[in-house]
Amino acid sequence: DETAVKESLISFYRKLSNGNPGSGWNVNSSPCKDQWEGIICDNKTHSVRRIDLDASNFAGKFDPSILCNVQSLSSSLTSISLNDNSLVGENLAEIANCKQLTRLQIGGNRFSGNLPDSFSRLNNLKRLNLSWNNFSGVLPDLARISGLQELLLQRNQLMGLIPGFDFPNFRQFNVSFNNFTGQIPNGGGRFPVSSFIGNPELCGDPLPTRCRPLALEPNHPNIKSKSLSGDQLLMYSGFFLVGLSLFFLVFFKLCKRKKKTEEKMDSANKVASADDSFYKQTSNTASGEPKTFVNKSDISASSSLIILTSPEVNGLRFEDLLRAPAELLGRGKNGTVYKVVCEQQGMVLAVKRVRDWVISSSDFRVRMKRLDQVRHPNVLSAMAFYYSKQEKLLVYEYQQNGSLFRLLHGTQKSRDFDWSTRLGLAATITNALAFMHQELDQDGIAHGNLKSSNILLNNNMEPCISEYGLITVDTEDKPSISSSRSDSVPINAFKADVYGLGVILLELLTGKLGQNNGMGLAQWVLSVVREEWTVEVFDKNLIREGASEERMVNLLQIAVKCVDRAPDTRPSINQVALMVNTIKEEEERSLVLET
Ligand SMILES: Nc1ncnc2c1ncn2[C@@H]1O[C@H](COP(=O)(O)OP(=O)(O)OP(=O)(O)O)[C@@H](O)[C@H]1O
Repeated sequence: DETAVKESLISFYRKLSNGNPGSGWNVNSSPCKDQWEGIICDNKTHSVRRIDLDASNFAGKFDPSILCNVQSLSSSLTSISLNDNSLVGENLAEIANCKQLTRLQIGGNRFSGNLPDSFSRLNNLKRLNLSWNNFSGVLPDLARISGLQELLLQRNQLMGLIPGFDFPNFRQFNVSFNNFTGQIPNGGGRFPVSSFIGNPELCGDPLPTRCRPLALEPNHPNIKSKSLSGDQLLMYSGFFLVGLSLFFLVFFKLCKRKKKTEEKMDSANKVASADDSFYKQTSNTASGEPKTFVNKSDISASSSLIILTSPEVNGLRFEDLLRAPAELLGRGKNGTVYKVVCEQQGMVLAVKRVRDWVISSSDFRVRMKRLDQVRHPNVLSAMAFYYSKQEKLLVYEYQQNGSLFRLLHGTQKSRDFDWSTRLGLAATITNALAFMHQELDQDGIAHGNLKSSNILLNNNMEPCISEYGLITVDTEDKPSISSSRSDSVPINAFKADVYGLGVILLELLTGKLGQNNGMGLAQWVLSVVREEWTVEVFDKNLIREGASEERMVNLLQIAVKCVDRAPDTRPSINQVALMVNTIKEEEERSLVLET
């Protein structure tokens, strides 16, 4: 039934494209042997495995019934990917007949309405991306799909409770900017706040909004009408009292902090240079308005574009953010970072103000949307973005444990920063970077400025790569900001990240500072290694600790390859990941043997 397969693929394509035939898609050729564009087949059986038609400018309809009701096609099809088109849906419920699907990706389209219950019958599904659409209503019971590893639902209008997913199984999870309500189920706390933000009625770990004890919410759907037992009443009143005292404690702390922040605000403003017209303090006006950091005219400028699907993030409006007291955290060559405390919403944010970024609003939007779609637990995603001609702001969750740079070179060096922690950190950063490179390779979006001050430590002291994709690299030693078009991105951008990673590895091994794009450190290490005094390069603390010299030398060799002057000679990030992970496994094996 190759004819049936061909016919259904062709009519599927016509529906997507509003009647245009796909290039090379015709009944006289074969989808597998003639390699129809967007079709990927099994090499041995010559059956269609994947349909990959992301960003193909489709503005028609996605009608899965055309594919899934043809048995010879649905029995082999494992992946449908139609991200970033302008599609609407038809007969979506029929998707359940494509039982072999492990991947369904239809993010960044114009789908709307309820998600059919039949989605929950896709038992083999591993990755589901429905983000950046207009889906509404409650979720089908997706928690029954036991193998699900990735669920991206952000930027829709979905509502109701989040089902009790098997979170430990998940690699990626994002439900931000919907209308979900109630408590985040157990285990959700392993994902960052940015995975849940933008659902004003959602509460619990990792969000700063605590959930009220159920007993205090008479209309909560989870409350059965039966009356509470004496024990339960005692327990809930206990919760209530603890909650109340916590509230007062936090309230008093916030009041104190506000005072401090205002003091810091003054000094921060002194540091800000004259060109810092955005976050500036205007004096008390005659009308008695409070001190603010920003001129009203800056916000209401008609060219402003605030990219938030919902106008509120946990009750925080962008205007509030811009007016909140800001403390200067640091000024790098690409811009300035402020810590902003939004007390009312209980949120602490880091706002990056990127300097001199020449990028059109549509390129900016496309780039940010793409970056938002690619999530990794060890990469910090921006929670919101702001674009105007003069200003580009990115809002991140503030990471109170600081950066790897501070951990390595700060005044309060941690005594626990031993070899196995450093090796674990190296592996986590490398794996996260490898994931991002793989996912964003087609888009040409590399990190662009990888260094230890852009590796932040989250609440669990796990490293998170921050500021991914804010700049691109023109030449080896001259990073600069440019547009998001993949055709203007030099291939070197990815190799420049490998160089940046190499310098981070050297910093971890030597404990020394990687200044001046790490050139000084790289040259010093190379000269010492050339003289065959290799052991001299390692951090004295590592030697004292008795860390395995063999494994340190192995990691050093990887780092040296990464900082090779010729970009083409540097290994790919996947090769680096393989090598670093091998060293880490050896270390783990040796620890097991020791105990
Ligand atoms: N989300 C965040 N939470 C906490 N600290 C942050 C956050 N983002 C940045 N920082 C810190 O703010 C400081 C300034 O950051 P910034 O990125 O401007 O400087 P940089 O990394 O030295 O230079 P560059 O502009 O080249 O990236 C750094 O110490 C950085 O670690």
